[in-house]
Amino acid sequence: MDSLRSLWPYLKMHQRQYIIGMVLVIFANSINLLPFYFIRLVIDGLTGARDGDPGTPGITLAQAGWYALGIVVAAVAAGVFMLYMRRLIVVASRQTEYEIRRDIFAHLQGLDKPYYDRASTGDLMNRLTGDLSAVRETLGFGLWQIVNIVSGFLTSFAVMFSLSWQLTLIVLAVVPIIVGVLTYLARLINVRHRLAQEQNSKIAGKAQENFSGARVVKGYAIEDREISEYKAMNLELLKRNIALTKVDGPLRSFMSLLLGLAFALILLVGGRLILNSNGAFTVGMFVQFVGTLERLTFPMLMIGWITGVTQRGLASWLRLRELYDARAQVQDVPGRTDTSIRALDGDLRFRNVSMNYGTREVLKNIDLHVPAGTFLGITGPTGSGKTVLGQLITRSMDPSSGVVRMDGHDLRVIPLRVLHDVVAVVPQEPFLFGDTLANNIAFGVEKQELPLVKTGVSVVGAPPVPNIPQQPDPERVRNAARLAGLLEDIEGFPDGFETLLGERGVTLSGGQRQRTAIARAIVREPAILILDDSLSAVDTETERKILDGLREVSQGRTVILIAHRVSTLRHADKIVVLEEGRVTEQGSHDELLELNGHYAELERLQRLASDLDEEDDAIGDPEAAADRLAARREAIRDAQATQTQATQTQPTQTQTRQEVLK
Ligand SMILES: Nc1ncnc2c1ncn2[C@@H]1O[C@H](COP(=O)(O)OP(=O)(O)OP(=O)(O)O)[C@@H](O)[C@H]1O
Repeated sequence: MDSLRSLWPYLKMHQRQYIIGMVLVIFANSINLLPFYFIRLVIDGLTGARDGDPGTPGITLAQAGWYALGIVVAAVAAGVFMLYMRRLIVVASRQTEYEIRRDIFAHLQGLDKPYYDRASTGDLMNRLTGDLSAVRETLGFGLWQIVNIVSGFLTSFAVMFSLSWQLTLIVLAVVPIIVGVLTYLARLINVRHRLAQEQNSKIAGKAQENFSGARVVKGYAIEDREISEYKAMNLELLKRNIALTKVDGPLRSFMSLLLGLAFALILLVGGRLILNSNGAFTVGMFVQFVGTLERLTFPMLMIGWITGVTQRGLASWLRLRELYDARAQVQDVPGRTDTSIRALDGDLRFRNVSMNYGTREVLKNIDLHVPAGTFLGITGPTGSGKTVLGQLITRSMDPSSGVVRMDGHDLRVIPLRVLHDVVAVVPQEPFLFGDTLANNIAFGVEKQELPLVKTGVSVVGAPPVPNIPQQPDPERVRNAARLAGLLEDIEGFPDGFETLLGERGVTLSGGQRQRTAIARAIVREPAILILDDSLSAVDTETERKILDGLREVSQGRTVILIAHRVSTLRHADKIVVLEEGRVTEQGSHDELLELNGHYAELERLQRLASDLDEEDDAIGDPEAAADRLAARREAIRDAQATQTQATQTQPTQTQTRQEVLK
C-alpha cells in the first residue's frame, strides 16, 4: 500500500487522462451489454405470438431491423470509446514512464562515490529498463484492465440479477473461490518476480562487465570461463522464470475450469426456470443472461493476468523506490552549507584526518598543510592511501575523523558545486566518452548555461529540452592539449580535434588517454589540480613535456601530483611520502634524499634501473650486454623484494636494503 502511495504523485500529474479514460471504459462496458438486450427482444418476439395468433411472430421485420441497427450502433460506440480510452491511458502511462525515468536519472546523478562503489551498473540499467517497463505496464494496461474488470462485473451482475437472481447466485458462488486462489497465487507471483528480476540484474551486470572488459577477457583467453559462468547465471534465470510461469500459468486453466462448471450448472437451472416460470423467465432472457455472463469471461480470465501484472509492477516499483531512497552521504546540507562561499584560492589543511573502510584504517592521523600555489608531490608504496587522500579533497567521501579545510573552511560547509569548480582531478583510470577529442577535453566547461531540467513535474506542457551543442572554445582546448603534451599527437590525427573516440576512447593509446584526461582537467583552469598517477603510461620524454606544461599551469594554482617515479616528483615544492596511511616523510627532493628513507631508496632504485638502460644502449657486444643485464636485473629484483618486505615489516631494515644496492 505504501508503495502505491509513493506512485500517487506521478498518477496525479495525469489524473485527468486517467479519470476520463476510466469513465470511457465504464461507458464502453455498459454499452457492450446492449446487444444482448436487443437479441433478447428479437428472440422473445420470434418465439412469441402477435395479437394471440400463434402463426404470426411477435415482431415485425422493421422492428428486427431497428434492433439490428441498435446492435451496430452500440458496437461502434463501444469501439470508439475504447479507442479514445486507449489513447488517454496508454499515453498517460508512457508519459509517467518518461517522468519516472527522468527523475530517477537525475537522482542518480546526485549520488556520490560511496554509492557507486557499491552499486552494480548492470543492476541499475536493469532497474531503469526492465523494472520501469513493468511499472508502465501496470499503469497502462493494468489500470485499464482493473477498471474494465470492476465495471464489467458491476454492470454485468446488475443486468444478470435483474434477469434471474437464482442464476446470479450460482455465478456468485464461484467468485469467492476465484478470489481466494488468486490472492494466494498473487503473493507467490510477487516473490518469484522479484527473484527473477534480481537475477536479471546480475546477468546484466555480468554482460556489462564482460563487454567493457572484452579486451582483458580476450587477452587472458578466458572466454570459455566467462561463457560458462554466464551460462550458469542464465540457467538460474531460466529456473526462476520457470518458477514464475508455474504460478502464472495455472491461473488461466483454473479460471476456465470454474467457468465451464458454472455454465453447465446455469444451463441446467436456467432450463428448469424457463419450463416452470410460466413465461416470467423467457428464452430471450436466458440468452441475454448467458450472453452477459459470456461477456464476463474475458474480464474473469483477465483477473489472473492482471494480478500477475500488478504484482510484477508493484515489485518493480519497490525496486525503483530503492533508487529514489538512496541518499548521498556527501551532499549539501541546508543550514550547514555556507552558500556565501563562491570562490576559493586552494589553501589546503588536513587536521588529524583518518579514514576507515569498515575496520580498516587506510589513512591515519594525517596533518598536512598545502599553501595555495604549492606544487605538491605525493608518493608511497601501492595501497598506502595516496588516492584516498586526493579523494578527500574533492569530497568523494568525508573523512572518518579529523577535518580537511580549504581556505580555512571545513570542506563540508563549502557548496559542492563550488568545490567541484575549484578542484579538477585526473583520475588513475580516466574515462573518455564516445565523442570528439575536442568535446572530451572541453567536457565540464559549459559555455552555455543549460536550463535546469525540472523533476517531479509533468512532461505535458513542459518546454522541450533544447539540444544545445557543446561549443568548446577552440583556442582554450588547443592550449590545454599543448600543456598536456597532447597537441602533436592530435595534429597527427587526420581529423585532429574532431577525431571521434570509440566507446571509452579505445582508439587512443594509454598515454594519450591519460593526456586527454590531463587536458580535460587543465582546460577548466581550476585552483587545485590533482593528478593521480596520471603520468604512469607515458615515456620519459613525454613526461618531461607534460611536467613543463604543468609548471606553466601551476602558476598561481595548487598542483598535487601523485606518482611513483622520482623523476616526476623531483621538482615539486614539497613531496609527501605516505606509508600504510601515515605521512612518514615530507620535504623537498633534496631534503628527502638527506633523510635517507623511503624516498631516497626509491630514488636509488630508479637511478639504478635507468643507469642499466643507458649501459645496455652503450654496450656493443650483445652477449656481454645480456650477461650484464641479467646480473643487474637480479640485483634490482633482490633489492625490490627486500624493500617490499621492509615496508611490510620494520623500517630498521633500510640499512640492509642499502647494502644490497651497494
Ligand atoms: N572504496 C573502498 N573501499 C574499501 N577499501 C578501499 C576503498 N578505496 C580504497 N580502499 C583501500 O584503501 C587503501 C588505500 O588505497 P589507495 O587507492 O589510496 O592506494 P594508493 O596509495 O593510491 O595505491 P596505488 O599506488 O596502487 O594507486 C587500499 O588498501 C585500498 O584497498
